[in-house]
Amino acid sequence: MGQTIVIKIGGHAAENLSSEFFKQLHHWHDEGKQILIVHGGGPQISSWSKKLGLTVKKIDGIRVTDPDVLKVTQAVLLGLVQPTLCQKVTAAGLPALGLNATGHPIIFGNYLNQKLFGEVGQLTDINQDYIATALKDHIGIAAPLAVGQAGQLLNVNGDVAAAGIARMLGAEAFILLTDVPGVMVENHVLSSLSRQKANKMFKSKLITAGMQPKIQAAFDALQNGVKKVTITNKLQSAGTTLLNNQLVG
Ligand SMILES: Nc1ncnc2c1ncn2[C@@H]1O[C@H](COP(=O)(O)OP(=O)(O)O)[C@@H](O)[C@H]1O
Ligand SMILES: CC(=O)N[C@@H](CCC(=O)OP(=O)(O)O)C(=O)O
Repeated sequence: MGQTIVIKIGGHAAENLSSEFFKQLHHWHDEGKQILIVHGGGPQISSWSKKLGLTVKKIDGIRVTDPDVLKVTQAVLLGLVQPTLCQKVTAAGLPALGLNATGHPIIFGNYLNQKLFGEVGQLTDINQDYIATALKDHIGIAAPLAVGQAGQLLNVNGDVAAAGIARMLGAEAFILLTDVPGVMVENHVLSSLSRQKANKMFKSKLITAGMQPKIQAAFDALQNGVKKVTITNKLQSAGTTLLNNQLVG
C-alpha cells in the first residue's frame, strides 16, 4: 500500500490541533495520499483513572494495566478521544472513519509481559485488507487497542502500535505528533537523531518517560522500511528527524 502517511497523535496533542494541521491534512488528501491517524490518550486515561480511584503506574513509559485500568482505557480511547478526533476531522471537511478494536479489529497482539504490565499487548499483526479498504475513501482514525489470541482486548502503547502499523503498511512517512517540539537536550530541539546517540541519551537519562517507547518505536519503523520518521509538535515544523543507521553507517 504505497503513498500512505501514518500520523501518531498523542493524547495531549489531540487536544491542541491547529488550523495548520487540518490544512496539511487537506493538502495530502487532495494529493491522493492515504492517511491513517493512530491516536493515544495517555493523559486522559491517567486523569480518569485518578478520578475513579485507580492507581496510575507506568514503567519506562508503558502503563501497568490491570483489568479495571483496561476498562478505563477502553472507555476513554473509544468513548472520548477517538470520537472527539473524528468530530474534529469531520468538522474540518474531511471524511473521517473511526477504526476500533471491537467491530473490525485492526490490530492483533499478544502479551508484552503479563507479570510486569498486566493487560498490555505488543503488536503481532494488522488487518491489512480492512485498513486498505477504509483508507480508500477515509482518513482512518485508530485506537491503540489490540485483540489478543483469546479475543481479549490488550492495551498497546500508542507509539508502539502506530510504528508497527506504519511498518506493516510500508508507509512513506511516519510522523509522531507530541507535546514537545522534538527530542530535546537542554532546551533545544535536536534536528536529527541516530540510534547510537539515542542509546547514549537513554543511558545518561537525557531521554526518559514516554519519549523512550516513542524513540524505540520510531527507530523500529525506520529500520523496517518506513522512509521518513519525525517527532514534532506541529506538522509544519521539522522537529527531530530520525537517521537510519543502515544508511549513515
Ligand atoms: N529528551 C527528551 N526530549 C523531549 N521530551 C522528553 C525527553 N525525555 C523525556 N521527555 C518527555 O516525553 C514526553 C513525550 O512523551 P509522551 O508523554 O508519551 O507523549 P505522547 O502522549 O505524545 O505520546 C515529553 O512531554 C517529555 O516530558
Ligand atoms: C500500554 C500503554 O502504555 N498504553 C497507552 C495507550 C495510550 C497512549 O499511548 O497514549 P499517548 O500516546 O497519549 O501516550 C496508555 O495506556 O497510556
